[in-house]
Amino acid sequence: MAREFPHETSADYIVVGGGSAGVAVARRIADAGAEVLLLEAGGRNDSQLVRVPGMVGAMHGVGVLQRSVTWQPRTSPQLCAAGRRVSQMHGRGLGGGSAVNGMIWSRGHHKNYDDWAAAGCVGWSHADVLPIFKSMEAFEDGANDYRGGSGPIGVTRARDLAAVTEAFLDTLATTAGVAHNADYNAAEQEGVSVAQWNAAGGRRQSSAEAYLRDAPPNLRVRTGAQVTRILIDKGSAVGVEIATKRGTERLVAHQEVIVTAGSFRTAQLLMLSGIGPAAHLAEHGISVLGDLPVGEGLQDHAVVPVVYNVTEGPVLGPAKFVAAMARERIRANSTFLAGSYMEGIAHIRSEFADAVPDLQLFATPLGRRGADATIPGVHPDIDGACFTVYLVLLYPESSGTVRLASRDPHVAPVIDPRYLSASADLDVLMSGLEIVREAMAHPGAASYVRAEVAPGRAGTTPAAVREDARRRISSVYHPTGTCRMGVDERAVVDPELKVRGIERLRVADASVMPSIPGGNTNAPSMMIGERAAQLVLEDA
Ligand SMILES: Cc1cc2nc3c(=O)[nH]c(=O)nc-3n(C[C@H](O)[C@H](O)[C@H](O)COP(=O)(O)OP(=O)(O)OC[C@H]3O[C@@H](n4cnc5c(N)ncnc54)[C@H](O)[C@@H]3O)c2cc1C
Repeated sequence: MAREFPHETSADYIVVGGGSAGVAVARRIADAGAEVLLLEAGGRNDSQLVRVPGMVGAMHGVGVLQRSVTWQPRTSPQLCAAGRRVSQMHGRGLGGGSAVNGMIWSRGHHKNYDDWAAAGCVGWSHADVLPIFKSMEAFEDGANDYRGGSGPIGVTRARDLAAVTEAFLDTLATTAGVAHNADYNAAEQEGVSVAQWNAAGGRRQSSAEAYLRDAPPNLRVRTGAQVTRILIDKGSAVGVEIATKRGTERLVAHQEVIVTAGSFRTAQLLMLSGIGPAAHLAEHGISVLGDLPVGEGLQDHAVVPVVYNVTEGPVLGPAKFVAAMARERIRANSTFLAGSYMEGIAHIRSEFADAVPDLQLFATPLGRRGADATIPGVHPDIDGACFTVYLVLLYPESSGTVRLASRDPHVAPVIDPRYLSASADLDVLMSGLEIVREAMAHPGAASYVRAEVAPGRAGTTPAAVREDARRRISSVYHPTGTCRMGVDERAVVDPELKVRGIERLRVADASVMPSIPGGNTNAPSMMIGERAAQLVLEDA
């Protein structure tokens, strides 16, 4: 792991936020010889909680553990989701989201990147980003036209799937009329597949694990350093202000400031620094240095879990967990602690889809009895072995905003994804629910089912099922698009990731995505970090 430099006050490049993208961009610039200072508000994240993949269950099942590694904001009341305030937790500490996420390794659909390029983002087509994705990974099958075999991030497939997961994948292939797909990150995304994880050798392959392990000494890391403002002089970024336990400091960037604080915090930080919608900044008494639509265009993937009580499967009490932990210490990769709990994955088309799958399903044989059915994987009627299909809407028409709640950088921004505000989104999810129910009713899977828990009794009529979805919908934590890349007047950054109208300032994280990818967002965020480093070095 890169060493800590608690007194470092300047560098050629300052990278703000040590998450999925930030660590990648910092490492690649440092590899080229420049002095890089990586600032992270959270901690070093080098505990077993983060590093052992299967601890993800404990991390998100025990509030105090979850709070130790995540920021915990909620959305504003979601008018089309029963007025609820939905969790928008995101990673805090080195690795960011990649240190706390479900480790599903997914690039999205090729078309997503071709759409970015078609919208004017030269250099971001699938053909452009494919070599980057390949260079990032060491896939268990080795290299081929689509996959990398020797990159820093180990990628493996789930193994020893639960019988009910296998049965569901088989019946889904039959009833939905899709093929078994050995690699959804290769030529074709559509089909039913075994999930791929960025977990290998008994270690979560977070960006920190992958890129900071053997970092050169010119990459300096300061954790516990929250950037409160970007310092801008005469239209040019010259450094940042940070808050640490010791107080406030000003740090100098000789070349550039690169902001990688994630879709919520990057938007917040830009606005606190005077870059954002002029009228909104004025409401908070912030002088406007760049009138740009920062915080608009927030898109996220909403999820409705479909939950079953089943006849068999793992029920992981504390004793089993501790025993597995002990075995894991002796032989990495030997138990369920070596990987994520999401085993099966499917990319399918609803009745409304055109060229590409518009639904993603994750299948897991784990769930937890608990009062709050709005937390994915939790339901009061879970009883013993259970099986959950997470039904994810890949291309939401609904989009929302991130706004300042206060000019105090320690107050979370107001997050309003406006889930289900476009009624077409619920139509797609309902179509997906029918597909899941049909697969689970097929004899191959039905023999495992004791009862449908959710929607279950809440969903006996179509209207009731829609209402149940509004009451349970939550997030798979894929916020994107709040500092959108583009070439139009509404873009915040240009295709070189430079903030329009401000010199020496780039944004390079999930916030720049011109549209949300049809997959999970960790690998695309890391790719953006890698691409950002290429762009920075081309300019150096
Ligand atoms: C619970 C959860 C499960 C998920 N599951 C998956 C999955 O299975 N597969 C997948 O592909 N994606 C998943 N995701 C999404 C994925 O992890 C994110 O899309 C990705 O990590 C975003 O990367 P980023 O670089 O944009 O931001 P982040 O990784 O969030 O990094 C931002 C970093 O900046 C730091 N920071 C913020 N503000 C400041 C500041 N002012 N000063 C200094 N530092 C700051 C943060 O602490 C954080 O470390 C999940 C996310 C979560 C939260």
